[in-house]
Amino acid sequence: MAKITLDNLAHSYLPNPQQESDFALKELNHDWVDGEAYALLGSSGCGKSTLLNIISGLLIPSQGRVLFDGKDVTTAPTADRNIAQVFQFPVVYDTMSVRENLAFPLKNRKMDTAEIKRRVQKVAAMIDMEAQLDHKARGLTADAKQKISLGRGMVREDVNALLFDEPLTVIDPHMKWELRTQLKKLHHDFGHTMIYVTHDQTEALTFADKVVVMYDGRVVQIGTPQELFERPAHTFVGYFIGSPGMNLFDAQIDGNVARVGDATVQLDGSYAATGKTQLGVRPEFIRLSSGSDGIPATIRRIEDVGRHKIVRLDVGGKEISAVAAEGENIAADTNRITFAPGGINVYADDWRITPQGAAA
Ligand SMILES: Nc1ncnc2c1ncn2[C@@H]1O[C@H](COP(=O)(O)OP(=O)(O)OP(=O)(O)O)[C@@H](O)[C@H]1O
Repeated sequence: MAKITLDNLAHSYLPNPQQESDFALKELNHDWVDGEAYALLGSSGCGKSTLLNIISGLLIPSQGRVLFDGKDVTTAPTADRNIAQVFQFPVVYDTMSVRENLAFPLKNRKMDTAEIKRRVQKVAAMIDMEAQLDHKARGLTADAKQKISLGRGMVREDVNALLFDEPLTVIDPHMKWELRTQLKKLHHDFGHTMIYVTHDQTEALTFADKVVVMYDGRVVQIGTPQELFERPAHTFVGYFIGSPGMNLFDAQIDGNVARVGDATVQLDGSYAATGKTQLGVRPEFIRLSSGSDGIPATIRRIEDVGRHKIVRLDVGGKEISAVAAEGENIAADTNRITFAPGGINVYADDWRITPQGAAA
């Protein structure tokens, strides 16, 4: 296992990048702590695979260095990095049996036969393929083949890091949940440094200790699922994490007061905000009211999603979402919304800012 350091890292696919927008991966400094499980989360094209390929050695960055436990591996080939990788689509040897496929990375390293047997058996149980160990991979479903790929990724215990690039895309939904649980258990048992690329927030939030959110080639926040929920550092994080995502209200900020349209909102401190200023409030912190306090709002529709209701409202021509408890009575004369204490984040040009004198 290793600590992985990204030092001044950036990458452009262009031969002569001139400006920031030419970079698929914008400058990044980060330590992936030894033994932590990370999810790399973001929408399609935000640079996740570029970053993962730089860490694995499939791509040499146009700027900066990659260090494994302090050793510079920036230009080292993948084979010299001692990592295990699992890709979106299965990589298996069709003519080999499931057992031989799983044993392959261990045989390559000339491991003792009894130890190979033990590990193959253990991984086969994890991926629920003990009964098929002696079947040829050829003829198995894509789903089963991907489970073999995952098993091969997990079979070695001495790797510097385990890298997963959207590994559950071809797996059926029930098995997805099962495998994610197994991966988490594997991490718990062996303490590998794991980086798991996904565009699915559920996958990221259930798997990882820390989620690294990328947007437009930039890492916009690294945090625990709770931090991403409570204090999104960037409006994209607020929008991307949560279902529905965080609401944004254009606001004029003057010290500890925000004006949203004609309404006044009291803030938890005094903010020095410039540029495009907005309040971010998650649907869970929006309260419906029918009094004269708050921001004028009209209910458009109510969606019952089982455990709770999602109320869609019109606020100044924009759709806003609120979450109401399953049994909550939603008054027909609802004409305002207010914000629950502690539920407001303040943004200037899309980045979260803190009150003057407060810790971030
Ligand atoms: N080989 C390449 N040559 C040129 N541009 C590329 C290359 N690979 C990726 N890009 C561009 O770099 C940007 C980041 O792509 P990347 O594949 O890293 O994103 P991603 O977040 O992994 O997306 P996805 O989830 O769709 O795989 C995109 O704009 C993409 O078009």
